[in-house]
Amino acid sequence: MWRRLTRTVRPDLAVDLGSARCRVAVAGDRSPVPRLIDEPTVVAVARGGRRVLGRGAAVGRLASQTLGRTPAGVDAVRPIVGGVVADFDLAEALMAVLIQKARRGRRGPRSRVLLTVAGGLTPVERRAAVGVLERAGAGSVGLLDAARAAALGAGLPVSEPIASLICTVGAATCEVAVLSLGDRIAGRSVRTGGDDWGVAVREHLRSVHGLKIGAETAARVVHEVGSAARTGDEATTEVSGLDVAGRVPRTVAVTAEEIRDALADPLEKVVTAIAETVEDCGTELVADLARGGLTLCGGGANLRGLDRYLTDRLNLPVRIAPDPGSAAVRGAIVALENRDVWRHWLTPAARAA
Ligand SMILES: Nc1ncnc2c1ncn2[C@@H]1O[C@H](COP(=O)(O)OP(=O)(O)OP(=O)(O)O)[C@@H](O)[C@H]1O
Repeated sequence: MWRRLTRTVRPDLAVDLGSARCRVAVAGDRSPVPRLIDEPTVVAVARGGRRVLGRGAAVGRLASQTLGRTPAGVDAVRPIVGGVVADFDLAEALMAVLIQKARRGRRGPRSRVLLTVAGGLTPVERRAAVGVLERAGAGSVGLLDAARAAALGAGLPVSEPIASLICTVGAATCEVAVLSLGDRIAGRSVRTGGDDWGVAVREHLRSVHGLKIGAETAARVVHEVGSAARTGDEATTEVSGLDVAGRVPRTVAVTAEEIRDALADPLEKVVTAIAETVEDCGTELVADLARGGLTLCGGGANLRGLDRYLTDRLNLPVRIAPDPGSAAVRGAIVALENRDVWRHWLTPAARAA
């Protein structure tokens, strides 16, 4: 009774502060799936200034409507770049709104927060992310490795004496881990993901079609016709941009096949990270991995044909976790709600510095 009351007044929160999307989930919500706030990591500010529009409310989904075609007087800013806090104040403004949304506007004691973090972040980068949450209204902040969180969220049998292989592909970070008996046996953290796919598409359009396009348009092309392996749906899409030579607007048609070729180089980094992680495991564990295969998480797992491509390249069965983008934050909720079981995976923020 007392515990339930505390949870209502001061719900524990899980946070995934990503470059593309920010996710906040609420622990102990009594619903079968945790309540989830999932919004773009974008803040709209007055052009040339630091004032967040809408009296501080123009963040996330609201702010993303201005991305790529910002009306006069508005700048849409991404406060997390490459998986790292790039603008401390604007990241704080965004998180303050999302934390309040998750708490349904309740005032009162601050929530404890469990933050998922990429393995490759430096102590200074971790400290910055924790600082953002503290200034945005979090109480104590704990940290959980993103790959472990995703494995819990994907429901992998990480406590059992078999090896589980997980890979999360986000916008800027790719995390790979082999977990067994509640421990991390091997892993890699590489700075690559959907952002690199957008860069590859922009370079392709510039060099092959002589067309300059923006980051938002490139991301749209990846979502609409991007693929890692041939799928049944070989669509074509029209892309508008600026003609490099004539400096006039121009529209070209691009095919799924040429975009697939453009994505080959950045995808190679994902393959290498997984292959090196598997190589680090002993032969007994590799036998487990061959049977259990690879589980893919992160928004990048939605790239068409990525499961088939990785199966072909790594000779492993590959499955995509349900709702792959939110696997890490859902896993952090599992860890929060079973703190006694997962205590050894949680790091107090003070120790992370
Ligand atoms: N259908 C799709 N096809 C290709 N890419 C996709 C698709 N859906 C989402 N993505 C990509 O997934 C990425 C977002 O994934 P996710 O939300 O896991 O990232 P993030 O947590 O913000 O990033 P990070 O943790 O790396 O900073 C974006 O780069 C987005 O373009």
